[in-house]
Formats: sequence, C-alpha cells, structure tokens
Amino acid sequence: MRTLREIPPLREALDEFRRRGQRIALVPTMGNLHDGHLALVAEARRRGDVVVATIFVNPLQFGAGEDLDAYPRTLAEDQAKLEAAGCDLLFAPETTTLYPRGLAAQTRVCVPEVSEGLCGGDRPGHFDGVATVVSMLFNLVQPDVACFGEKDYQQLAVIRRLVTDLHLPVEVVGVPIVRAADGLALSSRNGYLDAEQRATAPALYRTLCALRDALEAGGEVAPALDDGLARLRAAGFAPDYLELRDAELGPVTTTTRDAFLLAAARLGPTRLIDNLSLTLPR
Ligand SMILES: Nc1ncnc2c1ncn2[C@@H]1O[C@H](COP(=O)(O)OP(=O)(O)OP(=O)(O)O)[C@@H](O)[C@H]1O
Ligand SMILES: CC(C)(CO)[C@@H](O)C(=O)[O-]
Ligand code: BAL
Repeated sequence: MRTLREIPPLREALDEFRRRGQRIALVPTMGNLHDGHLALVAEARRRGDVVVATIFVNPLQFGAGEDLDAYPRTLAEDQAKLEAAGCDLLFAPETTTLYPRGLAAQTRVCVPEVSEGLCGGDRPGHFDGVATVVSMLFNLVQPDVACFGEKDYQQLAVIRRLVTDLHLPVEVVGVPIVRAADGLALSSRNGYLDAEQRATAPALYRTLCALRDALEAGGEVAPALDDGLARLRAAGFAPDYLELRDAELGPVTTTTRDAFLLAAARLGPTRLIDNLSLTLPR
C-alpha cells in the first residue's frame, strides 16, 4: 500500500487506476482505526477494484472547545491495519494541503435541513465542515463508490443529500455499526473513557435496545423516550439528545414504519453517539 501526502502524486496514482479501467472505492476516516473502519475497507473491497482510504483529522468540523488537539493520531499503526486489510492507497494530507489559505478563507458546503438538530444542533457548523471536506475528497479522488458507517447516521444522511443535490457521480454505501462484545459501538473516542466509564458505556446501547423493544411492542413514543433519558441519567450519562426519527431523519408520523432511535450522550468529557433501527407497529 502506498501512502501519499500531496495532491499531485495522488492524482497520478488515481489516473493510473482509471487508465486500467479499475473501479475506485473510497473510505474516508479520521484515523485511529478500529474494526469499524476495517469493516468499511472490507465493504469497499467488495464494491471496487481498488480501495483508497483517507486519514485526515479535519479541523473544519471541530467546534471551539472540542477535542481537535486531543484526537488520537496513530498513522504508523493505521498504515499497518490498512495494509493488512487490503487497502491499495492511503491519502493522508497535512491540514495546509487541503486548506492552503486557512480555515477562515475556505469555501464551504452547507447541507440544510438534514444537518439541523441531533448532532448538528449540539455541534453548530460541524456538518458544514464534514460536507466541505467530503466534497473536497470526492473531487480529489473522484471515486465510483464511497463507504461510510451507519454509526454516524446523520453524517451518512448529510452525505447522501450532498451527493443528490450536487449531482455527484458517487454511489454512497452505508455500512452497519460494528460493536464490541458488550454492545458498545466501536469509536475512536472510546479510547478517552477510563475503566469505570468504559464499564458504563454499553448502557447507551442497552437503553436503545430497551426502547426499541417497547416501541415495537406498541408503547407510546413520548413516555418511552422519557424513560430512556431517565435510564441514561441513572447509568451516569449526561444525554445530549434521544430521538425517534424516520429513516431520512424526518419526523415520525402515523404512517412511519421504518424508524431510527438516535442518541448522543456524554460520559465525563467524552461524547458517544449510537443509533438503532426499528419497525413501528401498524
Ligand atoms: N463502529 C463503527 N461501525 C461502522 N462504522 C464506523 C464505526 N465507527 C466509525 N465508523 C465509520 O468510520 C468512518 C470514519 O469515522 P471516524 O474516523 O470519525 O471514526 P470514529 O471511530 O467514528 O471516530 P469518532 O470517535 O471521532 O466518532 C465514518 O464513516 C464512521 O461512520
Ligand atoms: C467523514 C469524515 C472522514 C470527514 O472528515 C469524518 O467525519 C468521519 O471520520 O466520520
Ligand atoms: N465520526 C464523525 C467525526 C466527528 O465526530 O467529528
């Protein structure tokens, strides 16, 4: 696997793939790779002839006071994992390579509606930063297909809308959440948890499962969500949100069947997100 840090050699390598008629599958990440990321690489291998991964801790999607500086940067370990997973090319640019005029001067991409509320409500500007860098990566790599995790369900919805609205010729593939044996969704930020918080963390998934079971059995939505929030607080979380939405993140109506429970909750300074699909009864 080659690692490239600059744009001109990236373009050359991609041109060569295209000359050979190879289908390019992209896996964008912020690094510190775990089995969730490697599931994206495995899906990309199934969907493309060559897999291009990116590692870039994108400052444009971090708010003031968030963990941009603390975010784990583990390039050597990540390279070894990508190589073993069969990735063909890694693009790992410096911040100045993608944003040569600095963040304030950067042209931005904004995806309204689907970016609002949920994580977009708690992290103002976050999805503009994601949509901007993903647009940039799509322009640089021009992939045939790109894989994103369903753990970041709102992010996936934002990227799907971006691709639709801008008529980008990229197939966006969502990959199911990879979990630890105790149910906790794998996430680089799990590494921030101390032993006690790590033992508490699976309560987020357990709460979503209990809510799903209650709602699929015909329980009322508002009391079920109140109960879920109470469970999270009792476990030691400070919840940011716990919501039921339809699969496109619109409001649930009497005709909605396929729905999603989405949650973000803090354990100390660490913000965890998770979601679960469910089928509402008729
Ligand atoms: N447990 C997981 N299962 C499936 N996909 C995942 C999982 N964790 C992350 N991903 C996906 O990997 C891609 C890169 O995500 P990122 O590098 O931010 O990792 P992360 O572990 O989610 O980190 P963070 O803690 O910052 O949220 C995204 O598309 C994300 O949805
Ligand atoms: C899609 C992404 C790589 C854009 O920076 C990031 O938001 C992530 O890792 O999910
Ligand atoms: N996993 C999404 C990237 C972020 O939280 O900034």
